[in-house]
Amino acid sequence: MSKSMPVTERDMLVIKLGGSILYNLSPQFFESLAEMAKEYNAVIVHGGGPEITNMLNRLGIETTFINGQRKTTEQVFEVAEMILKGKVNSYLTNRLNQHGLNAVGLCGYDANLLKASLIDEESLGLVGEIEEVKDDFLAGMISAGYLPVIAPLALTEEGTKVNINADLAAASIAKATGAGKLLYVTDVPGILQEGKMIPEATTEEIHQLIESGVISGGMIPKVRSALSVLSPSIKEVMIVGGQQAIFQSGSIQGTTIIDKGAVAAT
Ligand SMILES: Nc1ncnc2c1ncn2[C@@H]1O[C@H](COP(=O)(O)OP(=O)(O)O)[C@@H](O)[C@H]1O
Ligand SMILES: CC(=O)N[C@@H](CCC(=O)OP(=O)(O)O)C(=O)O
Repeated sequence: MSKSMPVTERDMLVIKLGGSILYNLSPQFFESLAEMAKEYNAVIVHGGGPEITNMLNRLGIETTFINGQRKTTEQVFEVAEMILKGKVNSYLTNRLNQHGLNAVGLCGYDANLLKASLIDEESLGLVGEIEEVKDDFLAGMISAGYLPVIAPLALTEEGTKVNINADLAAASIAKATGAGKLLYVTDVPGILQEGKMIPEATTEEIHQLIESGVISGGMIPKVRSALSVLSPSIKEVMIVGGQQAIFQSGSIQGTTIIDKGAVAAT
């Protein structure tokens, strides 16, 4: 076990755990996360989309997606809140704490952490995009030794509760907290081409991989939000796998998406 680096000297890291992997995260993943938490100030944002769909199906409630966003009626919101805040967030917090991570479960309403605006109520219903993150609250929790674990639910200025796509929530939180890195943890070890993991891809290469159909389905919104967040401050977004150790010999394992322009500008 390596020694911890002082909190004030660590880089900020936002980790998004996808619904595809939440219930299949391996013990090696948690152990490597605990190692990584000694070198970075981490914040976790989680999804839970498949679990929400599952419960909606069980209840006989129709669910549709428009450009990767779930159309969220009041009835759908009720289920999304129950699954994200009630089930997934508490499951994950408990598992993280079993590995000594000092996790605290939160959603965007807690301490007014995430302020959002409705994207398009007519077509999407109660779906928001994040406008403001109370980053000083997160910084306070981290410096007190806690690992914030955030469900992607937020409040509008008027106090309406909204559902947020977790990939986009993680990107907004990474921007607001000045994170140097953003990790998307999913059910594949990285971006795959002909069955092999690509260790690094530039923004141009990502566009080509989408055009050629190598990147498809759920990977598209993930790499799109990766591209939208790359900047001189967030130089790396990584796609990593939750079935394995993601931190080995001091480096993070997976596909790194880099913006050559942003790196050169610093
Ligand atoms: N080139 C690719 N490399 C890896 N995964 C890909 C690729 N293209 C499409 N995918 C799909 O993307 C999925 C991950 O996205 P998604 O299921 O939305 O994850 P999450 O729930 O973790 O956000 C993978 O399981 C895989 O089926
Ligand atoms: C607006 C919207 O689409 N919200 C998502 C929130 C959960 C999520 O994003 O989960 P994954 O990361 O597992 O896909 C949803 O309702 O499914």
